[in-house]
Amino acid sequence: MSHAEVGSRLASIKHVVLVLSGKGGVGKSSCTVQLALSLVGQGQRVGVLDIDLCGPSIPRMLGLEGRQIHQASAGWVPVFADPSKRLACMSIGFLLPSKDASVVWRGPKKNAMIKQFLADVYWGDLDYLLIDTPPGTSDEHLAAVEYLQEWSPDGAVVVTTPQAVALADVKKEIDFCRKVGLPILGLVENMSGFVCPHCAECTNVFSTGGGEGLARHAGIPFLGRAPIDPALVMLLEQEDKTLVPSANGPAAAGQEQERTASIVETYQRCQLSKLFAEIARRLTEGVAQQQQQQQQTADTMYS
Ligand SMILES: Nc1ncnc2c1ncn2[C@@H]1O[C@H](COP(=O)(O)OP(=O)(O)OP(=O)(O)O)[C@@H](O)[C@H]1O
Ligand code: SF4
Repeated sequence: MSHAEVGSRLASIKHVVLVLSGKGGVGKSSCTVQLALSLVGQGQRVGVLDIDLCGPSIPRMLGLEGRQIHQASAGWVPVFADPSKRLACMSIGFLLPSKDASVVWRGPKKNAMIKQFLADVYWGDLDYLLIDTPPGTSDEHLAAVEYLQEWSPDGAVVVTTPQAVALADVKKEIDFCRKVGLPILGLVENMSGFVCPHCAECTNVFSTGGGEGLARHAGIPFLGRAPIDPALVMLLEQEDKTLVPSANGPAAAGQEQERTASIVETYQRCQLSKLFAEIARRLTEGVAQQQQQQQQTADTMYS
């Protein structure tokens, strides 16, 4: 399997964006899912590739746990998260015998799996492929960057929480991107305060603004901040993604709960979707701007 095979497989994908975080648990996977749902809500066709091989959480977050991938003549067919088939997903979670099975692999086996994901998945036409990575800078990051090299991914979105301990690690992530020549499309500050569902007062549990300050200091775009929202946790945890989560907890027995047709619509009923719609808009604008600049540079070189 060559780099050229990865390139030809990805030829029908307009943009590839990696989602990174310095620390675990800062909300990188949930930001990937929210970006994907927001982009689909804005009319884009999106794929999510989960390369967090030891801790795949995307299938659960998208309500796809227990689903199987099928082998077609064109390659592995991804699993679709919505009836309109605008949101496709591929994860090692679909290949494991059970949701509790662990992946105990060394680097070479992880590299081979990532290569296979990039070369063998038949995504069809996509506007965006979002790649959810493990925290830190590990074999998975290096493998993805290496195999995507010739195809040239658009860049990375870095997710952090506002407190100093997470920011220290995100600086390493920024340094990694610079070392491997991966453009940084922007930074998202997640868990930036907690908005009380009763009185709408915002408490800055982990302080706030640290991510924005770091982005300014590092000269990278700040895409926005999102507070802690219990409704998001409910949506990501509940099995049936068509039930509208209530900030006040699950409906009492006998009480009807509101339902939508798809996870994309359910997410749009969450408060956080308004902030992520803006974050997704800033990301797409940044990608378009970068593409324009690259085109201008190429035009100047060949004129
Ligand atoms: N803005 C938010 N509001 C409420 N809960 C959130 C928010 N962001 C993330 N969470 C919750 O925090 C937990 C960790 O999030 P997530 O799994 O996305 O982190 P992660 O950075 O991908 O972790 P890891 O890479 O270590 O698996 C999840 O239960 C998720 O639902
Ligand atoms: S701000 Fe705190 S005390 Fe006031 S209603 Fe909200 S949770 Fe309760």
